[in-house]
Amino acid sequence: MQYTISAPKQVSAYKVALPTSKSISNRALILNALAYSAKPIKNLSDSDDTQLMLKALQSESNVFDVGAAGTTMRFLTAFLSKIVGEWTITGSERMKQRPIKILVEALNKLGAKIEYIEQEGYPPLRIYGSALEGGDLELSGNVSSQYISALLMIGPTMKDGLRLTLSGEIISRPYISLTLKMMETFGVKSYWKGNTITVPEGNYQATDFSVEADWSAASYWFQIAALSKDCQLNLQGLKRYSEQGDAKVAALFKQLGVNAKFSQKGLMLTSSEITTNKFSYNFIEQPDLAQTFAVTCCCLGIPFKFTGLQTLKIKETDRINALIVELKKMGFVLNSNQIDDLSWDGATCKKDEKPCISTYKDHRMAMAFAPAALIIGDMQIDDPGVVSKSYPRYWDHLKEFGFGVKEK
Ligand SMILES: O=C(O)C1=C[C@@H](OP(=O)(O)O)[C@@H](O)[C@H](O)C1
Ligand SMILES: C=C(OP(=O)(O)O)C(=O)O
Repeated sequence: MQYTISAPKQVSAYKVALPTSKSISNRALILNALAYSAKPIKNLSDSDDTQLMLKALQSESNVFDVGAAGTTMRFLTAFLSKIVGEWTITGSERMKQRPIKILVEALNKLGAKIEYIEQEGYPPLRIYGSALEGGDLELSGNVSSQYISALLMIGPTMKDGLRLTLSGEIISRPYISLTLKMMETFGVKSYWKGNTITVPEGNYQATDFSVEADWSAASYWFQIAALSKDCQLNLQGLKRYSEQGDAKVAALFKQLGVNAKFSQKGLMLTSSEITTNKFSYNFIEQPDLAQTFAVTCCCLGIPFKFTGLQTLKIKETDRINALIVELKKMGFVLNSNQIDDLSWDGATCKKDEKPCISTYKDHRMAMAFAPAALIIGDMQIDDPGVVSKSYPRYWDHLKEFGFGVKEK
């Protein structure tokens, strides 16, 4: 299926009921389960990734299919490792290409027994769960922070707690801080000094917990504000001093002509002056924002140089490649070392008459490209249903704002 997206005839004011964060929801569900709490988590995300986590935790089966949900795969692997029983965890074809060896080896060192069912280093996994000893562990911090978060959350349940020493460059650091903060909310305080995180043995406490709105989802509305100039958006449910690393989007979009101001009513976005003629940023702490900024900068005609993209190749798709191929359809020629950077020096090529953007089973490809209709005119988005991974109501919201969103 494809949607044809057309720009709104008239840009107006719109109040956006943002989805809540899947990252926070999935941590809250694991911590709630580890606290043996009967209190439901409030404002859980309606995303596929969270619904899959919820389903797995409520399931009577010992076989779990987590689809394309990275956090669900990684957090559940650690969670199941410490529960006595035999468990099988699998996922989508793409999930079977997303590495998990670092986490599996770490859990095996802590006393778990995890085997690969198909390809070594990748899901699906067979987990023979047992009480884990814990103790000292060294772990690479430069592949996915989700391995670290997964281990930290089960840390207090181990006999000796956990002392994790991270090696290499630490990527996606705010997601680790978010995990530690949420663990503290559930009653266990940890200590992060230098490259070592110490989690004492302890018990999580049942807590009333409500999930805040998703700053990554908000990024698409910053993009819409940047590309549509005079619109007024009111984003609902965001926390001003959020632990979400993607809250950085507000400061970054200031350079691209979006003014963001918190009021009693929500986060108000209005247009302001663009203050840069070249956008340079290291996305090591906000990998999920890279697509939003690549599309926005091209549409605004602002050359860019992004670094810190080394994790993009192992996400829902190879996002570096996907951006290069799809932006070319819109007439923009990008460059990359195919490792960790992406740049645009302003080079253009002939644009497809009505570009049809492939989304590679990646929600962020669909969500970051659709706003481009404001600048390039009618375009198509292939497989638009992918947005349900994090923001199921995305298309409804675009329609309410005024975009044309029609089945081809
Ligand atoms: O812990 C989390 O909730 C996440 C961590 C990040 O992944 P990596 O640590 O693999 O970069 C991010 O890209 C993902 O969307 C969610
Ligand atoms: C990378 C993402 O998700 P995950 O790794 O949890 O599948 C994402 O939502 O952009």
